Amino acid sequence: MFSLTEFSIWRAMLLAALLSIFLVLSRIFYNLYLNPLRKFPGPVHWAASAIPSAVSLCRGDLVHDVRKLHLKYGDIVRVGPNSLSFTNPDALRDIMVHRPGHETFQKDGTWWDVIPGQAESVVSLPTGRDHARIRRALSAGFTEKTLIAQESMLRKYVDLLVAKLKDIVVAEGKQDKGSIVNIADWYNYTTFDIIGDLMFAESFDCLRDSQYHPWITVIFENLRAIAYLISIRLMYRPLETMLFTCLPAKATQAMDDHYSMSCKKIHRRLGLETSRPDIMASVLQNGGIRDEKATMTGSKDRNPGEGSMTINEIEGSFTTLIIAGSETTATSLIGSTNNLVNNPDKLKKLVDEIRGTFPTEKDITLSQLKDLPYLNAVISETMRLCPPVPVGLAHLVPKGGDTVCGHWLPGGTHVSVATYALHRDPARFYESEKFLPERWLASSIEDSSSVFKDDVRNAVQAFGLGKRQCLGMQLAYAELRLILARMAWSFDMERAETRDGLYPWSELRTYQLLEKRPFDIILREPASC
Ligand code: HEM
Repeated sequence: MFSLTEFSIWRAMLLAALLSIFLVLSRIFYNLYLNPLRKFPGPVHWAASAIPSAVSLCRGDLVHDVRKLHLKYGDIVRVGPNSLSFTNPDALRDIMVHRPGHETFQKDGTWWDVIPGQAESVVSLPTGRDHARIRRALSAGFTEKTLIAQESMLRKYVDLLVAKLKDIVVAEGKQDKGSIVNIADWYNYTTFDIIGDLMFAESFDCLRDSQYHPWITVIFENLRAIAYLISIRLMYRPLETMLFTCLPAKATQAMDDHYSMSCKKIHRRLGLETSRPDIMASVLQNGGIRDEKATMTGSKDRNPGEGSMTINEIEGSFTTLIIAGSETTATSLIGSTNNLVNNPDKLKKLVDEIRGTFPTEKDITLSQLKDLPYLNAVISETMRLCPPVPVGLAHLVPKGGDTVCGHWLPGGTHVSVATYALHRDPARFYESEKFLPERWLASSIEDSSSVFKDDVRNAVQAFGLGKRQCLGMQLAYAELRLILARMAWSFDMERAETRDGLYPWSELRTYQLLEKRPFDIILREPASC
């Protein structure tokens, strides 16, 4: 027999369950039939709730799913109750570049807000005075002049990469057959070592030890963990703090470990007396470290120490930059090598250009690489087909509403340009799935009868645009040019017929960034070396 109290509890629980079901159903009804975004095309279940996009992100499929939706529904797709995805290049300017008379579209906190327990960074801060101050503090680390000063450091790591790979090729003694090398690892070692040196004055020594630093494994876990966090935010932001504690322990541990290891290195670097031209030096010379309270107390007090950063901001920004500055460049290197070994005619053109320009390896300099047409075309085509940040960079329509591609949208609408889908859009690029560096050559651009005449090249913006454009773009280009040129000069490369010799880009999992897997290629020393 139920007592009266038990009966009341059951009744209250039943009522709560019915109420929840009613609220969820009425939300779905609103999303489908009353929401101002209802006129935009897209799958019904994606419009009804954020769960499909959150699940797709957790599975690492979001980029590919959104592309399929654009191919089916066109340039604008409703990918969530309050979210639109665009593949019209005009949306790039409307969303990411400041339009006179319009308010700034802020980055969408669902994707970019700081991870609980960590500090704000150059990537997470909203566009405004604090963000501009931090950008200024960091920017001296990325100027043309600094890059020239950093060239010898970059060369040191690329020399080591080439030497290590040559050791493998020679040690295996299979000059005819060549040696099979997992080049994905080697590219990752190189870009992590470089970023370690540039940020902390200490390499991770991956190249030296021919293996990943344990921290890097943590970083890979961290990427997936961030995707889970974003999924929670996509579904129901108010539950973020509560659900964050329910994430698998491995995931939250990865975030904590990455942050605390990074902070330790930051403080070690801050304690060094050195005149090296690295990113920390840029911060220290641009006003030094700012009193924590200067940012914490209201906007009136924010001017003192203009151009400097607080310790918290340094910790937040440098922690983010380890990933932003290494994973991305490694992805581009894998993408270009993958495309080259699968298109031997293009690889030959690159090799001919590099070996024809530089009599010896030592002659290869950044200033000359900048002007090599085919090398730069290979890099541009890689940025198009394999953008290292393939997800749409989500922003919010400002309060009061605004237009995107001529459509008026209510304030708070989540809007993004689907980078991967736009870059491969058959309506915007000739043979959009094919690796054709020729589309970037001056001869194709100037020739009005070229098959590439209708290509919308300025739709390729792998580094973003406007006030948030990638700060490390020139550094990334320098690394890419130097590493690709040295690989083409030093080795004959070929596709490996192994399981990991295939690297189907359209099947790779993507969270905010691409999840890498092993990638085998065959390396041989060229006959003339
Ligand atoms: C191929 C390599 C790279 C690609 C494709 C890339 C791409 C991007 C993209 C798409 C953004 C976001 C832009 C936005 O929010 O609108 C970004 C931001 C950023 N990247 Fe890169 N990146 C690369 C390499 C690097 C490197 C090597 C560094 C530095 C070591 C770096 C530092 C940054 C910073 C500091 C930001 C934040 C800018 C801001 O919000 O003001 N990136 N990058």
